[in-house]
Amino acid sequence: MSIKVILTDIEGTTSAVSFVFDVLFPYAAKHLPEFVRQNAERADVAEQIAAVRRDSNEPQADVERVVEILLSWIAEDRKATPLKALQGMVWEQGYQAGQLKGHVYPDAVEALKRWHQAGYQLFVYSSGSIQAQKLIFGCSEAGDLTPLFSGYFDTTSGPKREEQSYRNIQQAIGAEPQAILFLSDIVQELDAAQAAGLQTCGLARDGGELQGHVTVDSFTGIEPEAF
Ligand SMILES: CSCCC(=O)C(=O)COP(=O)(O)O
Ligand SMILES: [Mg+2]
Repeated sequence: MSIKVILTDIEGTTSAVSFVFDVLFPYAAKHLPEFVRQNAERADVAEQIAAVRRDSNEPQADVERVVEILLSWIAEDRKATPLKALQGMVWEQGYQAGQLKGHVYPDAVEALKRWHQAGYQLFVYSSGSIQAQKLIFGCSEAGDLTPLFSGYFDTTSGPKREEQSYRNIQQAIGAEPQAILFLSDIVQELDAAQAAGLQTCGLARDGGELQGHVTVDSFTGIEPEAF
Protein backbone atom coordinates (compact mmCIF):
# COMPACT_ATOMS: atom_id res chain seq x y z
CA MET A 1 0.00 0.00 0.00
CA SER A 2 1.36 3.43 -0.87
CA ILE A 3 1.98 6.20 1.65
CA LYS A 4 -0.82 8.78 1.90
CA VAL A 5 0.00 10.39 5.25
CA ILE A 6 3.26 11.63 6.78
CA LEU A 7 3.35 12.00 10.57
CA THR A 8 6.38 13.81 11.93
CA ASP A 9 8.09 14.32 15.26
CA ILE A 10 9.54 17.78 15.96
CA GLU A 11 12.59 17.80 18.28
CA GLY A 12 15.54 16.21 16.47
CA THR A 13 13.44 15.58 13.36
CA THR A 14 12.03 18.75 11.80
CA SER A 15 13.84 20.96 14.31
CA ALA A 16 17.16 21.06 16.14
CA VAL A 17 17.42 19.45 19.56
CA SER A 18 19.53 22.47 20.53
CA PHE A 19 16.65 24.86 19.75
CA VAL A 20 14.42 22.96 22.21
CA PHE A 21 17.10 22.44 24.90
CA ASP A 22 19.07 25.68 24.65
CA VAL A 23 16.29 28.13 23.71
CA LEU A 24 12.76 26.85 24.48
CA PHE A 25 13.34 25.00 27.77
CA PRO A 26 15.46 27.80 29.33
CA TYR A 27 12.86 30.37 28.20
CA ALA A 28 10.14 28.34 29.93
CA ALA A 29 12.26 27.85 33.07
CA LYS A 30 12.82 31.62 33.27
CA HIS A 31 9.26 32.81 32.63
CA LEU A 32 7.06 29.96 33.84
CA PRO A 33 7.25 30.76 37.62
CA GLU A 34 5.92 34.31 37.19
CA PHE A 35 3.39 33.18 34.57
CA VAL A 36 1.93 30.55 36.90
CA ARG A 37 1.87 32.92 39.92
CA GLN A 38 0.15 35.70 37.95
CA ASN A 39 -2.35 33.48 36.14
CA ALA A 40 -3.10 30.84 38.77
CA GLU A 41 -6.80 31.82 38.78
CA ARG A 42 -7.17 31.72 34.97
CA ALA A 43 -9.34 28.69 34.09
CA ASP A 44 -6.89 27.04 31.65
CA VAL A 45 -3.92 27.61 34.01
CA ALA A 46 -5.89 26.47 37.09
CA GLU A 47 -6.78 23.26 35.23
CA GLN A 48 -3.07 22.51 34.64
CA ILE A 49 -2.14 23.39 38.25
CA ALA A 50 -4.75 20.87 39.40
CA ALA A 51 -3.24 18.30 37.02
CA VAL A 52 0.26 18.93 38.45
CA ARG A 53 -1.10 18.32 41.97
CA ARG A 54 -2.76 15.11 40.76
CA ASP A 55 0.22 13.78 38.73
CA SER A 56 2.72 14.54 41.52
CA ASN A 57 0.48 13.04 44.24
CA GLU A 58 0.68 16.33 46.12
CA PRO A 59 -2.98 17.41 46.34
CA GLN A 60 -2.19 20.07 48.95
CA ALA A 61 0.69 21.73 47.03
CA ASP A 62 0.42 25.53 47.06
CA VAL A 63 1.29 27.56 43.95
CA GLU A 64 4.96 27.94 45.00
CA ARG A 65 5.29 24.17 45.43
CA VAL A 66 3.60 23.63 42.05
CA VAL A 67 6.20 25.96 40.48
CA GLU A 68 9.00 23.95 42.13
CA ILE A 69 7.57 20.71 40.76
CA LEU A 70 7.27 22.20 37.27
CA LEU A 71 10.90 23.41 37.33
CA SER A 72 12.10 19.96 38.41
CA TRP A 73 10.10 18.42 35.55
CA ILE A 74 11.72 20.84 33.08
CA ALA A 75 15.18 19.91 34.45
CA GLU A 76 14.54 16.19 33.96
CA ASP A 77 12.77 16.70 30.58
CA ARG A 78 9.63 15.00 31.89
CA LYS A 79 7.01 14.77 29.13
CA ALA A 80 4.19 15.53 31.56
CA THR A 81 1.03 16.83 29.87
CA PRO A 82 0.39 19.73 32.34
CA LEU A 83 4.01 20.92 32.05
CA LYS A 84 3.76 20.77 28.26
CA ALA A 85 0.49 22.72 28.29
CA LEU A 86 1.95 25.45 30.52
CA GLN A 87 5.18 25.63 28.49
CA GLY A 88 3.04 26.22 25.40
CA MET A 89 1.28 29.15 27.09
CA VAL A 90 4.60 30.69 28.18
CA TRP A 91 6.18 30.24 24.76
CA GLU A 92 3.15 31.92 23.17
CA GLN A 93 4.13 35.11 24.98
CA GLY A 94 7.73 34.77 23.72
CA TYR A 95 6.68 34.21 20.11
CA GLN A 96 4.19 37.09 20.28
CA ALA A 97 6.86 39.40 21.70
CA GLY A 98 9.25 38.42 18.89
CA GLN A 99 11.68 36.89 21.42
CA LEU A 100 11.25 33.40 19.92
CA LYS A 101 11.33 32.21 16.30
CA GLY A 102 10.73 28.52 15.60
CA HIS A 103 13.64 26.58 14.18
CA VAL A 104 12.78 24.20 11.32
CA TYR A 105 15.60 22.73 9.24
CA PRO A 106 15.58 24.15 5.67
CA ASP A 107 15.53 20.61 4.22
CA ALA A 108 12.41 19.87 6.32
CA VAL A 109 10.71 23.07 5.13
CA GLU A 110 11.46 22.20 1.49
CA ALA A 111 10.27 18.58 1.79
CA LEU A 112 7.12 19.42 3.76
CA LYS A 113 6.14 21.99 1.10
CA ARG A 114 6.87 19.53 -1.69
CA TRP A 115 4.91 16.69 -0.05
CA HIS A 116 1.96 18.97 0.68
CA GLN A 117 1.98 20.09 -2.94
CA ALA A 118 2.11 16.44 -4.06
CA GLY A 119 -1.04 15.65 -2.06
CA TYR A 120 0.33 13.91 1.02
CA GLN A 121 -1.54 14.72 4.23
CA LEU A 122 0.89 16.00 6.87
CA PHE A 123 0.43 15.61 10.63
CA VAL A 124 2.61 16.35 13.66
CA TYR A 125 3.10 14.16 16.74
CA SER A 126 5.22 15.73 19.49
CA SER A 127 5.42 15.70 23.27
CA GLY A 128 5.12 19.49 23.02
CA SER A 129 1.50 20.62 23.38
CA ILE A 130 -0.59 21.23 20.26
CA GLN A 131 -0.38 24.96 21.03
CA ALA A 132 3.45 24.70 21.15
CA GLN A 133 3.48 22.76 17.87
CA LYS A 134 1.37 25.40 16.11
CA LEU A 135 3.71 28.10 17.45
CA ILE A 136 7.00 26.52 16.33
CA PHE A 137 5.62 26.04 12.80
CA GLY A 138 3.44 29.15 12.74
CA CYS A 139 6.18 31.53 13.90
CA SER A 140 9.12 29.79 12.25
CA GLU A 141 12.23 31.35 10.73
CA ALA A 142 10.74 30.21 7.39
CA GLY A 143 7.40 31.93 8.02
CA ASP A 144 4.01 30.41 8.75
CA LEU A 145 4.15 26.71 7.91
CA THR A 146 0.84 25.75 9.57
CA PRO A 147 -1.13 25.71 6.26
CA LEU A 148 0.92 22.61 5.36
CA PHE A 149 -0.50 20.53 8.22
CA SER A 150 -3.82 18.71 8.46
CA GLY A 151 -3.62 18.12 12.21
CA TYR A 152 -1.56 17.85 15.38
CA PHE A 153 -1.19 15.18 18.11
CA ASP A 154 0.41 15.51 21.52
CA THR A 155 0.68 13.46 24.73
CA THR A 156 -3.11 13.51 25.10
CA SER A 157 -2.97 10.76 22.41
CA GLY A 158 -0.55 8.84 24.68
CA PRO A 159 3.22 8.67 25.33
CA LYS A 160 5.42 8.58 22.23
CA ARG A 161 7.12 5.29 23.10
CA GLU A 162 3.86 3.32 23.40
CA GLU A 163 2.30 1.36 20.54
CA GLN A 164 -1.25 2.24 21.60
CA SER A 165 -0.56 5.95 21.03
CA TYR A 166 0.08 5.27 17.33
CA ARG A 167 -3.10 3.18 17.10
CA ASN A 168 -5.01 6.12 18.63
CA ILE A 169 -3.49 8.53 16.11
CA GLN A 170 -4.05 6.20 13.17
CA GLN A 171 -7.72 5.87 14.09
CA ALA A 172 -8.06 9.64 14.50
CA ILE A 173 -6.48 10.22 11.08
CA GLY A 174 -8.67 7.51 9.54
CA ALA A 175 -6.03 6.02 7.22
CA GLU A 176 -4.73 2.44 7.06
CA PRO A 177 -1.65 2.05 9.31
CA GLN A 178 0.56 1.01 6.35
CA ALA A 179 -0.42 4.22 4.55
CA ILE A 180 1.15 6.34 7.31
CA LEU A 181 4.90 7.13 7.35
CA PHE A 182 6.19 8.18 10.79
CA LEU A 183 9.40 10.22 11.04
CA SER A 184 11.44 10.44 14.24
CA ASP A 185 14.96 10.61 15.65
CA ILE A 186 14.18 8.26 18.57
CA VAL A 187 14.35 4.51 17.96
CA GLN A 188 11.85 3.65 20.74
CA GLU A 189 9.28 5.94 19.07
CA LEU A 190 9.94 4.31 15.69
CA ASP A 191 9.67 0.82 17.24
CA ALA A 192 6.31 1.70 18.84
CA ALA A 193 4.96 3.11 15.56
CA GLN A 194 6.20 0.05 13.64
CA ALA A 195 4.52 -2.28 16.16
CA ALA A 196 1.26 -0.43 15.45
CA GLY A 197 1.71 -1.17 11.73
CA LEU A 198 2.94 2.24 10.58
CA GLN A 199 5.83 2.65 8.15
CA THR A 200 8.85 4.34 9.72
CA CYS A 201 11.83 6.44 8.75
CA GLY A 202 14.54 7.47 11.20
CA LEU A 203 16.27 10.85 11.13
CA ALA A 204 19.89 10.69 12.29
CA ARG A 205 21.31 14.08 11.46
CA ASP A 206 24.76 13.01 12.65
CA GLY A 207 24.82 10.24 10.03
CA GLY A 208 24.18 7.38 12.46
CA GLU A 209 21.70 4.51 12.17
CA LEU A 210 18.39 3.90 13.92
CA GLN A 211 18.43 0.13 14.06
CA GLY A 212 15.52 -1.67 12.41
CA HIS A 213 14.41 1.38 10.43
CA VAL A 214 15.27 3.07 7.15
CA THR A 215 17.51 5.92 8.33
CA VAL A 216 18.38 9.19 6.57
CA ASP A 217 20.40 12.22 7.62
CA SER A 218 17.97 14.87 6.31
CA PHE A 219 14.49 15.19 4.81
CA THR A 220 16.10 15.36 1.37
CA GLY A 221 16.77 11.62 1.62
CA ILE A 222 13.14 10.66 2.32
CA GLU A 223 11.17 9.24 -0.60
CA PRO A 224 7.62 8.45 0.57
CA GLU A 225 6.92 6.63 -2.71
CA ALA A 226 9.72 4.14 -1.92
CA PHE A 227 7.93 2.75 1.18
C1 LIG B 1 6.61 21.70 20.10
S1 LIG B 1 8.20 22.32 20.35
C2 LIG B 1 8.62 21.80 21.97
C3 LIG B 1 8.95 20.38 22.01
C4 LIG B 1 8.88 19.80 23.38
O1 LIG B 1 8.40 20.41 24.31
C5 LIG B 1 9.38 18.48 23.57
O2 LIG B 1 9.30 17.95 24.68
C6 LIG B 1 9.97 17.75 22.42
O3 LIG B 1 9.26 16.63 22.20
P1 LIG B 1 9.32 15.82 20.80
O4 LIG B 1 8.25 14.81 20.99
O5 LIG B 1 9.07 16.76 19.67
O6 LIG B 1 10.65 15.16 20.71
MG1 LIG C 1 12.35 13.75 18.58
